[in-house]
Amino acid sequence: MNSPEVDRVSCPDRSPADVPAFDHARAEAAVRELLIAIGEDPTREGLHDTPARVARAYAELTAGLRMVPEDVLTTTFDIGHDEMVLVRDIELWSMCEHHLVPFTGVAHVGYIPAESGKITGLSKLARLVDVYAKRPQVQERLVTQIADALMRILEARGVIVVIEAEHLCMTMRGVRKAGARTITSAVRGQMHNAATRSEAMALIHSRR
Ligand SMILES: Nc1nc2c(ncn2[C@@H]2O[C@H](COP(=O)(O)OP(=O)(O)OP(=O)(O)O)[C@@H](O)[C@H]2O)c(=O)[nH]1
Ligand SMILES: [Zn+2]
Repeated sequence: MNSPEVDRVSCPDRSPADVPAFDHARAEAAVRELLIAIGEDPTREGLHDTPARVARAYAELTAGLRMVPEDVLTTTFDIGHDEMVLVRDIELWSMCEHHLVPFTGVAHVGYIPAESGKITGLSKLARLVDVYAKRPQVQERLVTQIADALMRILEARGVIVVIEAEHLCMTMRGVRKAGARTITSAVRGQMHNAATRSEAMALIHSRR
Protein backbone atom coordinates (compact mmCIF):
# COMPACT_ATOMS: atom_id res chain seq x y z
CA MET A 1 0.00 0.00 0.00
CA ASN A 2 1.28 3.49 -0.80
CA SER A 3 2.56 5.72 1.96
CA PRO A 4 0.59 8.96 2.46
CA GLU A 5 3.55 10.89 0.97
CA VAL A 6 3.39 8.86 -2.22
CA ASP A 7 -0.42 9.15 -2.31
CA ARG A 8 -0.26 12.94 -2.20
CA VAL A 9 2.08 13.00 -5.15
CA SER A 10 0.45 10.32 -7.28
CA CYS A 11 -3.19 11.12 -6.52
CA PRO A 12 -3.78 14.81 -7.17
CA ASP A 13 -7.37 15.76 -6.44
CA ARG A 14 -7.94 18.50 -8.99
CA SER A 15 -10.40 21.22 -8.18
CA PRO A 16 -13.31 21.36 -10.68
CA ALA A 17 -12.21 24.96 -11.27
CA ASP A 18 -9.10 23.51 -12.95
CA VAL A 19 -11.13 21.07 -15.07
CA PRO A 20 -12.61 22.58 -18.24
CA ALA A 21 -16.34 22.16 -18.81
CA PHE A 22 -17.28 19.09 -20.83
CA ASP A 23 -16.81 20.02 -24.49
CA HIS A 24 -19.70 18.29 -26.29
CA ALA A 25 -18.74 19.56 -29.77
CA ARG A 26 -15.19 18.28 -29.39
CA ALA A 27 -16.33 14.92 -28.01
CA GLU A 28 -18.78 14.50 -30.90
CA ALA A 29 -16.05 15.31 -33.43
CA ALA A 30 -13.72 12.80 -31.76
CA VAL A 31 -16.35 10.04 -31.87
CA ARG A 32 -17.00 10.79 -35.54
CA GLU A 33 -13.24 10.46 -36.19
CA LEU A 34 -13.11 7.21 -34.23
CA LEU A 35 -15.94 5.78 -36.31
CA ILE A 36 -14.05 6.67 -39.47
CA ALA A 37 -10.83 5.21 -38.02
CA ILE A 38 -12.48 1.83 -37.36
CA GLY A 39 -13.78 1.74 -40.91
CA GLU A 40 -17.36 2.81 -40.26
CA ASP A 41 -19.42 5.41 -42.07
CA PRO A 42 -20.64 7.98 -39.51
CA THR A 43 -23.19 9.29 -42.03
CA ARG A 44 -25.07 6.01 -42.35
CA GLU A 45 -28.50 6.09 -40.79
CA GLY A 46 -27.81 3.96 -37.72
CA LEU A 47 -24.77 6.02 -36.73
CA HIS A 48 -26.18 9.43 -37.47
CA ASP A 49 -26.91 10.35 -33.87
CA THR A 50 -24.17 8.22 -32.32
CA PRO A 51 -21.52 10.94 -31.83
CA ALA A 52 -23.98 13.10 -29.89
CA ARG A 53 -25.18 10.11 -27.85
CA VAL A 54 -21.65 9.00 -27.00
CA ALA A 55 -20.71 12.56 -26.04
CA ARG A 56 -23.67 12.71 -23.63
CA ALA A 57 -22.76 9.31 -22.22
CA TYR A 58 -19.16 10.38 -21.61
CA ALA A 59 -20.30 13.60 -19.96
CA GLU A 60 -22.23 11.42 -17.50
CA LEU A 61 -19.46 8.83 -17.07
CA THR A 62 -16.90 11.53 -16.27
CA ALA A 63 -19.14 13.80 -14.20
CA GLY A 64 -16.98 13.15 -11.14
CA LEU A 65 -14.18 15.22 -12.71
CA ARG A 66 -16.33 18.26 -12.20
CA MET A 67 -17.25 17.46 -8.60
CA VAL A 68 -15.45 17.65 -5.29
CA PRO A 69 -16.22 15.47 -2.26
CA GLU A 70 -17.39 18.52 -0.33
CA ASP A 71 -20.30 18.67 -2.81
CA VAL A 72 -21.74 15.40 -1.52
CA LEU A 73 -20.65 15.29 2.11
CA THR A 74 -22.70 18.40 2.79
CA THR A 75 -25.18 16.82 5.20
CA THR A 76 -23.48 16.00 8.46
CA PHE A 77 -25.05 15.35 11.84
CA ASP A 78 -23.56 15.58 15.31
CA ILE A 79 -25.37 12.69 16.96
CA GLY A 80 -22.62 11.67 19.31
CA HIS A 81 -22.12 8.27 17.66
CA ASP A 82 -18.41 7.61 17.72
CA GLU A 83 -18.30 3.90 16.82
CA MET A 84 -17.59 2.42 13.42
CA VAL A 85 -20.08 3.02 10.59
CA LEU A 86 -19.71 0.77 7.56
CA VAL A 87 -21.67 0.58 4.31
CA ARG A 88 -20.73 -2.42 2.27
CA ASP A 89 -21.55 -3.69 -1.24
CA ILE A 90 -21.94 -0.23 -2.77
CA GLU A 91 -22.36 -0.85 -6.48
CA LEU A 92 -19.45 0.58 -8.42
CA TRP A 93 -18.99 1.48 -12.08
CA SER A 94 -15.82 3.26 -13.09
CA MET A 95 -13.64 3.57 -16.17
CA CYS A 96 -10.10 2.26 -16.47
CA GLU A 97 -7.87 5.13 -17.47
CA HIS A 98 -5.65 2.89 -19.61
CA HIS A 99 -8.32 1.61 -21.99
CA LEU A 100 -11.38 3.74 -21.20
CA VAL A 101 -13.52 0.65 -20.66
CA PRO A 102 -15.48 -0.03 -17.47
CA PHE A 103 -14.43 -1.72 -14.32
CA THR A 104 -17.26 -2.76 -12.06
CA GLY A 105 -17.76 -4.28 -8.66
CA VAL A 106 -18.48 -3.19 -5.12
CA ALA A 107 -17.03 -0.74 -2.64
CA HIS A 108 -17.08 -1.14 1.13
CA VAL A 109 -16.64 2.12 3.03
CA GLY A 110 -16.22 2.30 6.79
CA TYR A 111 -15.18 5.06 9.15
CA ILE A 112 -14.79 5.84 12.81
CA PRO A 113 -16.36 9.27 13.34
CA ALA A 114 -14.62 12.18 15.01
CA GLU A 115 -14.89 12.26 18.80
CA SER A 116 -17.53 14.97 18.40
CA GLY A 117 -19.66 12.30 16.72
CA LYS A 118 -19.79 14.11 13.38
CA ILE A 119 -21.31 11.66 10.91
CA THR A 120 -22.73 11.89 7.40
CA GLY A 121 -25.79 10.40 5.72
CA LEU A 122 -25.27 6.80 4.58
CA SER A 123 -26.20 7.62 0.99
CA LYS A 124 -23.48 10.25 0.99
CA LEU A 125 -20.86 7.52 1.28
CA ALA A 126 -22.20 5.96 -1.92
CA ARG A 127 -22.27 9.39 -3.57
CA LEU A 128 -18.67 9.93 -2.52
CA VAL A 129 -17.70 6.69 -4.24
CA ASP A 130 -19.25 8.04 -7.45
CA VAL A 131 -17.41 11.38 -7.23
CA TYR A 132 -14.18 9.47 -7.69
CA ALA A 133 -15.50 6.56 -9.78
CA LYS A 134 -17.02 8.75 -12.49
CA ARG A 135 -13.74 9.69 -14.09
CA PRO A 136 -10.86 7.87 -15.77
CA GLN A 137 -9.38 5.91 -12.87
CA VAL A 138 -7.15 3.18 -11.55
CA GLN A 139 -8.49 1.12 -8.71
CA GLU A 140 -5.61 1.95 -6.36
CA ARG A 141 -6.20 5.70 -6.67
CA LEU A 142 -9.94 5.26 -6.25
CA VAL A 143 -9.65 3.76 -2.74
CA THR A 144 -7.02 6.31 -1.77
CA GLN A 145 -9.09 9.32 -2.80
CA ILE A 146 -12.25 8.08 -1.05
CA ALA A 147 -10.35 7.36 2.17
CA ASP A 148 -8.51 10.70 2.19
CA ALA A 149 -11.72 12.66 1.54
CA LEU A 150 -13.46 11.01 4.50
CA MET A 151 -10.53 11.66 6.81
CA ARG A 152 -10.33 15.29 5.76
CA ILE A 153 -13.97 16.33 5.55
CA LEU A 154 -15.52 14.28 8.35
CA GLU A 155 -12.37 14.57 10.47
CA ALA A 156 -12.82 10.84 10.92
CA ARG A 157 -10.54 9.07 13.37
CA GLY A 158 -10.17 6.12 11.04
CA VAL A 159 -11.26 4.95 7.59
CA ILE A 160 -11.23 1.73 5.62
CA VAL A 161 -12.15 1.49 1.95
CA VAL A 162 -12.10 -1.85 0.14
CA ILE A 163 -13.01 -2.23 -3.51
CA GLU A 164 -13.49 -5.53 -5.33
CA ALA A 165 -13.84 -5.10 -9.07
CA GLU A 166 -13.65 -6.82 -12.42
CA HIS A 167 -11.86 -4.91 -15.16
CA LEU A 168 -13.42 -5.33 -18.58
CA CYS A 169 -10.03 -4.54 -20.12
CA MET A 170 -8.96 -7.90 -18.69
CA THR A 171 -12.19 -9.65 -19.67
CA MET A 172 -13.35 -8.51 -23.08
CA ARG A 173 -9.91 -7.95 -24.62
CA GLY A 174 -6.19 -8.46 -23.95
CA VAL A 175 -5.53 -11.25 -21.48
CA ARG A 176 -9.25 -12.26 -21.48
CA LYS A 177 -9.57 -13.65 -17.98
CA ALA A 178 -13.24 -13.36 -17.11
CA GLY A 179 -14.01 -13.46 -13.40
CA ALA A 180 -10.63 -12.24 -12.16
CA ARG A 181 -11.35 -9.76 -9.39
CA THR A 182 -8.95 -7.09 -8.18
CA ILE A 183 -9.11 -6.10 -4.53
CA THR A 184 -7.64 -2.82 -3.31
CA SER A 185 -7.84 -1.22 0.10
CA ALA A 186 -6.93 2.00 1.85
CA VAL A 187 -6.69 2.16 5.62
CA ARG A 188 -6.28 5.36 7.60
CA GLY A 189 -5.91 6.46 11.24
CA GLN A 190 -7.33 4.24 13.97
CA MET A 191 -8.42 1.66 11.41
CA HIS A 192 -4.76 0.59 11.40
CA ASN A 193 -5.40 -0.89 14.85
CA ALA A 194 -5.34 -4.66 14.27
CA ALA A 195 -8.52 -5.42 16.25
CA THR A 196 -10.49 -2.56 14.67
CA ARG A 197 -9.38 -3.51 11.20
CA SER A 198 -10.32 -7.17 11.83
CA GLU A 199 -13.76 -6.05 13.02
CA ALA A 200 -14.23 -4.06 9.81
CA MET A 201 -13.07 -6.93 7.62
CA ALA A 202 -15.38 -9.34 9.47
CA LEU A 203 -18.33 -7.00 8.84
CA ILE A 204 -17.39 -6.72 5.17
CA HIS A 205 -17.22 -10.48 4.73
CA SER A 206 -20.10 -11.56 6.97
CA ARG A 207 -23.23 -13.31 5.57
CA ARG A 208 -22.08 -13.59 1.98
N1 LIG B 1 -2.64 -1.28 -11.36
C1 LIG B 1 -3.70 -1.16 -12.18
N2 LIG B 1 -3.61 -1.58 -13.43
C2 LIG B 1 -4.71 -1.46 -14.22
C3 LIG B 1 -5.92 -0.93 -13.77
N3 LIG B 1 -6.80 -0.98 -14.79
C4 LIG B 1 -6.13 -1.53 -15.84
N4 LIG B 1 -4.87 -1.83 -15.49
C5 LIG B 1 -3.75 -2.43 -16.23
O1 LIG B 1 -3.05 -1.46 -16.95
C6 LIG B 1 -2.12 -2.16 -17.75
C7 LIG B 1 -1.80 -1.40 -19.01
O2 LIG B 1 -0.78 -2.14 -19.63
P1 LIG B 1 -0.16 -1.85 -21.06
O3 LIG B 1 0.87 -2.91 -21.33
O4 LIG B 1 0.27 -0.42 -21.12
O5 LIG B 1 -1.43 -1.98 -22.00
P2 LIG B 1 -1.92 -3.23 -22.88
O6 LIG B 1 -0.91 -3.56 -23.92
O7 LIG B 1 -3.29 -2.90 -23.36
O8 LIG B 1 -1.94 -4.39 -21.77
P3 LIG B 1 -2.84 -5.70 -21.69
O9 LIG B 1 -4.10 -5.36 -20.97
O10 LIG B 1 -1.98 -6.66 -20.91
O11 LIG B 1 -3.11 -6.17 -23.10
C8 LIG B 1 -2.74 -3.53 -17.97
O12 LIG B 1 -1.91 -4.49 -17.31
C9 LIG B 1 -4.10 -3.44 -17.28
O13 LIG B 1 -4.53 -4.66 -16.71
C10 LIG B 1 -5.98 -0.50 -12.43
O14 LIG B 1 -7.01 0.00 -11.95
N5 LIG B 1 -4.86 -0.63 -11.67
ZN1 LIG C 1 -7.83 -1.12 -18.66
